Amino acid sequence: MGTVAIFGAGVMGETLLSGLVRAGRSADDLIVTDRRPEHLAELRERYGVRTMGNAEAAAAADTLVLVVKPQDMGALLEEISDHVAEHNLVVSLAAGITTEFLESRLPGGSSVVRVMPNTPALVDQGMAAVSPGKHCDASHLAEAAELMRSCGKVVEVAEKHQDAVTAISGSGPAYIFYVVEAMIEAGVLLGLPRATSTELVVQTLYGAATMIKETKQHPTVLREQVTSPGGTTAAALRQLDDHKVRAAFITAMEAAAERSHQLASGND
Ligand SMILES: NC(=O)C1=CN([C@@H]2O[C@H](COP(=O)(O)OP(=O)(O)OC[C@H]3O[C@@H](n4cnc5c(N)ncnc54)[C@H](O)[C@@H]3O)[C@@H](O)[C@H]2O)C=CC1
Ligand SMILES: O=C(O)[C@@H]1CCC=N1
Repeated sequence: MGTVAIFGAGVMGETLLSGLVRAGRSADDLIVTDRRPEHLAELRERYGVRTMGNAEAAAAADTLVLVVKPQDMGALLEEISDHVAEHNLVVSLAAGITTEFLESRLPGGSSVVRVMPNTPALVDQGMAAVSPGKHCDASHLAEAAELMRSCGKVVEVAEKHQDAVTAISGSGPAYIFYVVEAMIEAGVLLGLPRATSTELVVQTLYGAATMIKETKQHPTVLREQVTSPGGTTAAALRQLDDHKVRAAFITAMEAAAERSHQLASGND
């Protein structure tokens, strides 16, 4: 994989950077760029990586990982395009940005992979989906997958599914945190100390996620096991159904996928 340059060290860029360092990649092989010089100074201090300007980083790297906001991607590509060579692999982690968008702004024949990661990569539990561009061969795709495997799981999907992936696993951690917040507040409302409520909710989430993963039972079966006839769970689930929470989740994810699709056309 040679030298990897990460362009844009915000939440997701730094998450990937920390994953690569934890996975044992030498800091000598890592370059980081960002618009905020003070943040680059922190990253040099924290990880021992090299930092430089975008054009210089593009010229020095073998693999270029683009982690700026979709709205900033056009400007970044303009800065680096002249420095991208045939042997380079360009990996984009940006929501909505298509391989076609990237290829049309990079030198002809550039190898591009589109990736949708998520923030649990920070604790090596990431979920990333990769899709090859039109000049990519199997080794390019394998290289992008290896990059993301340093901090979690990787699946390959057809690019037409990337808006759906973005809506489900890309944004997904936020929906779960939202549910967790609501459950903690409910515990507090019912009189539990906040710390106790938080511990109950977090362990319940962890336990439920582990059950889904390890028992391989359908979530419906697992939910039915909790729901005693005439009991407490049935009373709660009836409220969730009455408030159309399942439908709200579905329309929320439709909205996220639609937004991902809009970002492809550079909409702010
Ligand atoms: N935060 C998340 O959970 C996820 C984010 N993504 C994608 O990752 C990308 C970055 O998102 P975040 O990290 O959340 O945003 P962020 O705002 O935290 O980070 C973006 C970084 O890019 C830097 N930047 C902007 N223009 C630049 C340029 N021309 N050259 C170098 N650096 C530049 C900014 O200074 C900032 O540090 C987005 O495209 C987003 O769609 C994908 C999946 C999950
Ligand atoms: O909210 C966003 O646009 C980014 C992409 C997926 C998660 N965060």
